[in-house]
Amino acid sequence: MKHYYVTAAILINNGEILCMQRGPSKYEYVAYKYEFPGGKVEESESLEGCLQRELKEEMGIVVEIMPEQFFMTVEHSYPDFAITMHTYICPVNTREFIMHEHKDFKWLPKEKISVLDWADADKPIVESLLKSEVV
Ligand SMILES: Nc1nc2c([nH]c(=O)n2[C@H]2C[C@H](O)[C@@H](COP(=O)(O)OP(=O)(O)OP(=O)(O)O)O2)c(=O)[nH]1
Repeated sequence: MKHYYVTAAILINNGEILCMQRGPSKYEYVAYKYEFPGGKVEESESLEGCLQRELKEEMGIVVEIMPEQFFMTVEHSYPDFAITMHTYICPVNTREFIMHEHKDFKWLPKEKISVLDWADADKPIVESLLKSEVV
């Protein structure tokens, strides 16, 4: 089975978390699910470098991601592939971005994010955020 390494950012502004909705996919189990922006790590790039590149490509935002912002890693197997996803907490001082790849987005306080239809890999992250003091 294919295994991908993925990074994702938990963007926080004014106490609310950015939840992004994926578009259509050949894998129905991730299509239209909510996720955190990010993507697959390419060869010879750091995790933080990957996330900076993905945020720029997907949303047109330029942010610096530091190793200290690491939040948690999730391992998840979908029917056709598996991922190791590293997440980072990323406070931002604006809500402006361009939605290049996603279908929709919502800024929500952590108490409300669990009502969304999250990709399965994201469910442990959503749970940890609820218990965490970072937001
Ligand atoms: N970015 C991101 N991907 C996630 C999350 N949860 C989750 O299951 N995934 C899965 C969906 C995708 O199969 C994979 C990430 O790949 P992607 O399609 O976002 O990455 P990419 O931008 O590099 O895409 P591509 O070049 O393969 O088209 O991880 C999440 O919260 N954020």
